[in-house]
Amino acid sequence: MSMLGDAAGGAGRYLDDRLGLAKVVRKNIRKVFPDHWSFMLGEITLYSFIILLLSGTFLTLFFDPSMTETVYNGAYGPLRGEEMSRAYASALEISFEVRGGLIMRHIHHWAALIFIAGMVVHAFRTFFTGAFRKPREINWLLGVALLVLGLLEGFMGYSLPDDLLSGTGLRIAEGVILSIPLVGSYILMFFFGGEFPGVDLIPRMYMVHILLVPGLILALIAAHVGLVTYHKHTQYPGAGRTEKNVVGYPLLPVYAAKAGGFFFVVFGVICGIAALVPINPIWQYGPYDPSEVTAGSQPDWYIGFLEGSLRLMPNWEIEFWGNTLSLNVLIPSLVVPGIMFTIFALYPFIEAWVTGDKREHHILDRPRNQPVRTGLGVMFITSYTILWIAGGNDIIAITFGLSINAITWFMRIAFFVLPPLAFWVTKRACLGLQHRDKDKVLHGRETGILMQLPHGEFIEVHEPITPEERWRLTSQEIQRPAALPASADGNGVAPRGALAGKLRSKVSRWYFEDRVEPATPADVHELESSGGHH
Ligand code: HEM
Ligand code: HEM
Repeated sequence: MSMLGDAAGGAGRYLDDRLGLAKVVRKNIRKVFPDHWSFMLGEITLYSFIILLLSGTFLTLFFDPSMTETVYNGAYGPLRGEEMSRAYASALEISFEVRGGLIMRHIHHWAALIFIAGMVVHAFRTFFTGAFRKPREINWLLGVALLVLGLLEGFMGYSLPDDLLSGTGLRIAEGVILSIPLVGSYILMFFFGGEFPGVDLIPRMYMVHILLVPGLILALIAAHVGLVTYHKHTQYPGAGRTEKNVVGYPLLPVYAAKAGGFFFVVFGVICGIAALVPINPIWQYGPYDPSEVTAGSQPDWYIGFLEGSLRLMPNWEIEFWGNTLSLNVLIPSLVVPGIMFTIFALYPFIEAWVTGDKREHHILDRPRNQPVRTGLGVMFITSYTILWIAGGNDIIAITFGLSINAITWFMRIAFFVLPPLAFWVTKRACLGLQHRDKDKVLHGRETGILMQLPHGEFIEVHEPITPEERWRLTSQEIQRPAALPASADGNGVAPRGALAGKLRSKVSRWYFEDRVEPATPADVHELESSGGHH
């Protein structure tokens, strides 16, 4: 044992003399991380990416990204004798002839779906808790870049096997590129190396899918998680937690063991799903042929909102100077998502401007204490969900025997009506929850036990809450609307930026006007000294 220890110590010294790692390791090994289930979402995303790297590397050993025509003569009987690309034939080989190939395709595809789902839910965790506030705005932007790259990477992966479904997706991508005014057709020629579909696109996308984008994602994840360590993780409000400390467990041994174990849990769950639930059975779709399309074809879930946006758009086209401006494609597939992503990316900066808050925040908000932010988040999710459901309007029409036109019109109206309604309902719900919190602090928890007093009156027994809970419920800071700037100085001249100041004060009033004043320690004290009665 001691020989082993000596050897380990010797190896450690050898490496330290050459790499100088001891200082870095010593500094970080005891770093404390707070604990909460919602912090596992970032981890799930990270681990599914590692699984994508591992399973993707396996697939590269057998996948042939070539558009060379071949006549299929493999193990899958129904397609024997069909003409197809080498890419499609090799994806069939992976599925039917390579040992463990099919489950690897399933693992890769399921990990991709979970990677993006994990990322989206994680992004909303950071949004609803205000984790994007100073100093983490840049990390939020790195996150948005990761999300965009993830969507692109998933779409390209889906397109690689050159089956009928992947070709249908590429056909839509072609339409989207062509709708870009003036330069669309040049960009298309540049990407596709000529007319659609051509023979260059799949090999080009392959290099981007296995090398360029994963490399970028890896680098961004390193920076993203590096920044989490540098800023230290945020924590939920609770007794003993302040803006200046972090309450939790040290990296070693607790977090290393937890995270390591959790990686295998995520890996195990993905393998379990991949073994039980088949996904993307490309042999059923057949090889891509530009003249065909399967009924009910659907993209992977994360592309569904773009599909829905396209399906909802009225058929508007403008002719000008002999050119056609395809607003019916340009608006739903580039303008609408462009606006949605820009607002999403810039939100931390917009909120900081509205609140005028320049302080650092390491304690998270409870979503109910920020009714407008929470409402805006739910509004965003509602718009996204409507587009997403609209992407399956044909499936809904067939399943429920409805008219596809009626569904489309319903969704068009819903896209404008439901999001503001969702905002309003969420804001009211948040204010209701704030009321309940205040009530809990002042009168304790309702027990549901009714008691009759000697003089006949019925009361409900309230149980006092613990001091820890009271701390949690009263520790949020109260934000007030920004004051209106002075409209003119002594000489009647409006100061610079007065208009922006006015706008800011208006928006900030809208942000913070409706609120429930939380119980103050003075209220609690008063209540205690009066024996619990008002
Ligand atoms: C490949 C994708 C991503 C990976 C692997 C990743 C990983 C992580 C991990 C492991 C953490 C620390 C644990 C946690 O709070 O969950 C974290 C924190 C964070 N992430 Fe991500 N993330 C990704 C994408 C995103 C996206 C899309 C956003 C937002 C648009 C985002 C914003 C943040 C922020 C603001 C924090 C700091 C949270 C805090 O300290 O409370 N991340 N990320
Ligand atoms: C964020 C990372 C990634 C995502 C979201 C992703 C997504 C996908 C998807 C959805 C497919 C279609 C799978 C199917 O046929 O059912 C695919 C195919 C493929 N991916 Fe990835 N992938 C990622 C990273 C990688 C990496 C790092 C590699 C290689 C090192 C790789 C190699 C491949 C190969 C060779 C195929 C074609 C094989 C096939 O379709 O059967 N991928 N990818």
